[in-house]
Amino acid sequence: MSTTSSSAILNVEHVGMKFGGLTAIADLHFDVQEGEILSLIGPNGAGKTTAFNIMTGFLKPTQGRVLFRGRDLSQTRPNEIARLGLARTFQRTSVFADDTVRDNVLIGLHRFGDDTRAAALLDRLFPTPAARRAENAVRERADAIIDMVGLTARAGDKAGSLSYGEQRLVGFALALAVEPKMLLLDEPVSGMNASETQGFVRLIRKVRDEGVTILLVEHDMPMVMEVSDRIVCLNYGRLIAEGPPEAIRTDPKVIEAYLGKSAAKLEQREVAHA
Ligand SMILES: Nc1ncnc2c1ncn2[C@@H]1O[C@H](COP(=O)(O)OP(=O)(O)OP(=O)(O)O)[C@@H](O)[C@H]1O
Repeated sequence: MSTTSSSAILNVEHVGMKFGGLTAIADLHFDVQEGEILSLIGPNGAGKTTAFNIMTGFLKPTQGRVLFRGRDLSQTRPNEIARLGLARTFQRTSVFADDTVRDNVLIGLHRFGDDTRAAALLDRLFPTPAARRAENAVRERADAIIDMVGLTARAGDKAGSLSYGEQRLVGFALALAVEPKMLLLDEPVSGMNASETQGFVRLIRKVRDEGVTILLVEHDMPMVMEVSDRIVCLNYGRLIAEGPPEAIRTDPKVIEAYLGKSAAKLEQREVAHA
């Protein structure tokens, strides 16, 4: 059993990861509190992607463990992890380009209801009034998710015809379809333009206000500083700083390790605008 605080939804407990002789992560230890937006940052090669993959159960750590709502992820199969309420997005969009946005989300919703797939097929072949009601409920849910991510006007369009930023929103909608308690986002705004990024910041906040805990790995520093409640900074696989954006922004270890000149520029810009 975990001995950590009861408001933590995810516990990263002394996690280490070695690839042969290379230590990608060393003794990483932090909690994610329920309902917060936490960002994981660090320079290239700091170990963010490795940590992300361990926190989603895609990689088994060579040391330590990750608990999601008290369950050890290395002992839990990926589909079970999704059912426990932990969902992730991928850097590359994984939409079905020839299907409409709505069909992509419907596929996601039906896939999540996997154990009823055989019954669902029979229901579609021989629809009873109850089956029709159930299918309508799924369609309503799909439309609600599409509305949440702001793609209602594109719901009937082929996903492949959407802009890159909009396709990423479809990927986000697919993650929401599993009704997660926690969402891990892998560089969610990479490739988005400034207004898409602002829209995404509002969306993440809205989803969090619905009770979903958010963890993101992201290189876009202004976005990270704006959206995060708390930031964890890695360097050479080790946690070097942890705290609210204002503390991270001015932390000498972070500035030295990662932000460097761009942080100094950021500070200067803010002073200039003050
Ligand atoms: N499968 C692997 N086999 C061997 N070494 C790996 C593997 N995955 C990652 N590494 C190494 O582990 C270290 C951490 O890499 P990781 O990709 O986690 O960093 P990152 O912070 O995500 O970097 P970036 O910001 O460039 O994506 C790097 O030195 C990397 O080369």
